[in-house]
Amino acid sequence: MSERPAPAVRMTRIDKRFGAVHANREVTLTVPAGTVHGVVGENGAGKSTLMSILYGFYQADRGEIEIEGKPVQIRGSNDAIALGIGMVHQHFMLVEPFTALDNILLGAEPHWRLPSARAQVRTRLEALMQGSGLQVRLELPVEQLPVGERQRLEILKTLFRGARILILDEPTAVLTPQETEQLFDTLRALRTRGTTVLLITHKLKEIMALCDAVTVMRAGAVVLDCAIADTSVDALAQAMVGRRVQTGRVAGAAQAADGAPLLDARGLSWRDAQGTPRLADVSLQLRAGEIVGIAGVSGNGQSELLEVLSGMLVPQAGTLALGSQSFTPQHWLDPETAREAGLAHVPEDRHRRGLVLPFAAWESAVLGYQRRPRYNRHGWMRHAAMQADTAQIMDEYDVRPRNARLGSAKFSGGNQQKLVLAREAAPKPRVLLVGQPTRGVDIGAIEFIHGRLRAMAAGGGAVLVVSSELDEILALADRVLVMAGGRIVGERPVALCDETTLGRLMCGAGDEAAAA
Ligand SMILES: Nc1ncnc2c1ncn2[C@@H]1O[C@H](COP(=O)(O)OP(=O)(O)OP(=O)(O)O)[C@@H](O)[C@H]1O
Repeated sequence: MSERPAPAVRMTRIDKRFGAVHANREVTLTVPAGTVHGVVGENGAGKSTLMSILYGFYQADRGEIEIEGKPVQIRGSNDAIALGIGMVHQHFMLVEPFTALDNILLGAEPHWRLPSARAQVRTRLEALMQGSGLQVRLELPVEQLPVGERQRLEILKTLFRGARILILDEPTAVLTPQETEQLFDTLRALRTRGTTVLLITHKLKEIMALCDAVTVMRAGAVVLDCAIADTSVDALAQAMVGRRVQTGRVAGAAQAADGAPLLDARGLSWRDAQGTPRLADVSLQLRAGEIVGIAGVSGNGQSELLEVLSGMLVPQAGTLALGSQSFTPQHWLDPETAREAGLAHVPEDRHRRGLVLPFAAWESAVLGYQRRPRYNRHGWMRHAAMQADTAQIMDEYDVRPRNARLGSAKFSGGNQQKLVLAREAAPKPRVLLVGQPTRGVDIGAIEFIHGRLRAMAAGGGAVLVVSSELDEILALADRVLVMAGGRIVGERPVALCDETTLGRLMCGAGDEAAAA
């Protein structure tokens, strides 16, 4: 009788604490070689911690790890790489001004960095790209590569270093639907060649489409471990959150857009420093009581639109009316004026724009509001009031752990998102602009955040949501605008939208319904 091959990864009774937080509780995980294994769980459930232990970034307090049948000690990423483990983090670890090729060579064995070895390296990389579908333009600086290509570069880098076990932490959070499909094809090709993939994601449909098996974590512990054939999206959601979760649109008619206009933008145009038009003649109205969704492949002007409307960028042309105030490019609003006029903004990049990572949570939680009389008396900051309010919004928005003094960087991604949303939504603005409201957020928290946005509209506010997730737009919006090439190329009530039509518009196909 032939022996069963050893699993690629076996983690046994892994335990890890960060101070009072018990991030991993006796976690056991077995992943057969040549399979794709999903790891899911609520924000803060301990998924990234577990994978960081496997990659040597953290040391477990207790527990054992076996790689391909051999007990190992992984004391750092060099140990992990030597064992054939590669990791692609949620936030890429690339040096942006360097070329893709130099990024691959950075930190690689010295002989690969010799000028004479470059040609050899290129030949090896070409072969790897061919075999895996990971096409990357090696001579371009990383800052010129779109997000999907940067991610391919990160994967290519791990394969170049001999990774047989690949850990991907929320790889599709920043990808367009097309890029996601491409990534999945690559992962399937790698699996066929014997690579083992560990995939952390909040998108349960992706788990069902790609994985062979899945482990569900809750509060640091494993609550379910099963083959994909034996589960469903609903069963996974329930295991993650411990209750049934509403995943689609909440029943009820979309709001008719007949409230008073709260925001009226006309003919907005903005060119970047190189003179490239990023927004071209964009007009839109937000009425009291409605949620307007902007669909589009990212990079088509959606981010610039949010930044212009929130006063972070000044357009070269156009006007904006916000309640009774009007703005022109000569006198554009700034973020502080915007807040005073009742407009709040949840930026899409929580690390660069939403939080100051080295700040404590309570400092991040008052950013932009620190000059309010409640927080500032005669120039003295009132830390006690700031901390008390932060504790309250953390409670209300279920930000975990409830520790206002913890550094902003030490919260899990989804909890950071809830903190930024809480800060902007708590003062009850009349207009809320939200970029990627639930990026990296778990399914229970998505339900909660969507509920908050709906309540805001139902209370007479207006919400503008930019999301690269069509599911999210269709679940939330009353009216949908589609952006392509810096313009609004289509508009319709959500009842007349489906993924195919929106997808066509997003790719720049004309709006047949509007033309008819
Ligand atoms: N360096 C750290 N210091 C203190 N606490 C930490 C640290 N890293 C993680 N934690 C805490 O450990 C817990 C697990 O976090 P982890 O990042 O593993 O969760 P996750 O399941 O990956 O969440 P998400 O889906 O939001 O990314 C959280 O409560 C988090 O705040």
